[in-house]
Amino acid sequence: MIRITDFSFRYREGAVPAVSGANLSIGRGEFVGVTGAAGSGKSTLTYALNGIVPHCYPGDFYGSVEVDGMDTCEAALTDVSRVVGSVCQDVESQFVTSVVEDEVLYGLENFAVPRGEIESRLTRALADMGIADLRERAIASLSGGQKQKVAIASVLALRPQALVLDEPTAELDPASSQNVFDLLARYARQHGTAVVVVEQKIALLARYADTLVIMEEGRIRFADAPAAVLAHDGELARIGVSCPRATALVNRLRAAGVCGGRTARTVREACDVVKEAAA
Ligand SMILES: Nc1ncnc2c1ncn2[C@@H]1O[C@H](COP(=O)(O)OP(=O)(O)OP(=O)(O)O)[C@@H](O)[C@H]1O
Repeated sequence: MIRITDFSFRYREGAVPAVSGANLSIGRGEFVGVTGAAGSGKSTLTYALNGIVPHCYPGDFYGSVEVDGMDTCEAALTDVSRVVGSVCQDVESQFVTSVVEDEVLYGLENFAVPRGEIESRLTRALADMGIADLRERAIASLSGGQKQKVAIASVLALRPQALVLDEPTAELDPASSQNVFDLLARYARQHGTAVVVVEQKIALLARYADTLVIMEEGRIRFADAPAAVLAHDGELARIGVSCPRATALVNRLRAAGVCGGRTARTVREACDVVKEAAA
């Protein structure tokens, strides 16, 4: 579905490449979390997926990035945006209307979706994000989590093959963050859409992502199942990525020979590992 091959990019004003030698394959329905220290190249990697790099930021682009067979560097940005939906970090800046249903309709009309499909797509996208009841609400009256879901629904109504989100929970409390991830993970599974999320909250990524990508100084340092990546907590700490506390605790117990080989991604998994060790 998504194939990143030997991708490197240096911004025109950049002294060094923002991303170097990245290789990654993402399947349909796969939920991928990308994290890493500030400036490690997370956003640049996602910009290559939605074509912002190199179409909006010129620079030296090497390798290739393909989504659903489309080369995002070669194709026109409008064609890429039909295949890759994007939700930026500041959703307020993404809104172009003031009412929820108008916001979803705006994208559908802009993409010239046939009239007969518009109502069903609108209803479905709102239902998929659990906000059918907000249809007639003014966007300004919504909470941060609700606004985030409106922004995501507006993009999902366009039925992209892949969805890219930059820190969708940055402004949200823990319960709303978890709710947004729940909805995204379910959507990816049900619709076969590849979902790529840049996120600082590693505990959320560990719980929901199929694949966890760790960036270090422009390079993909790890790309594997969360448990496999989190087993390297010492290396992660060195590159500025903190493991969830439950993971760090179990890794320490394992290093001390107290429990066996399994890595815990969540508090519940940590409890299971400790119970097994005590049994
Ligand atoms: N428009 C630009 N022009 C020049 N250099 C840039 C530009 N945008 C980003 N960079 C540089 O590219 C590198 C990677 O930046 P990028 O934003 O991709 O990293 P990031 O991991 O997403 O960072 P953050 O977590 O701070 O958003 C950084 O060194 C950054 O300074």
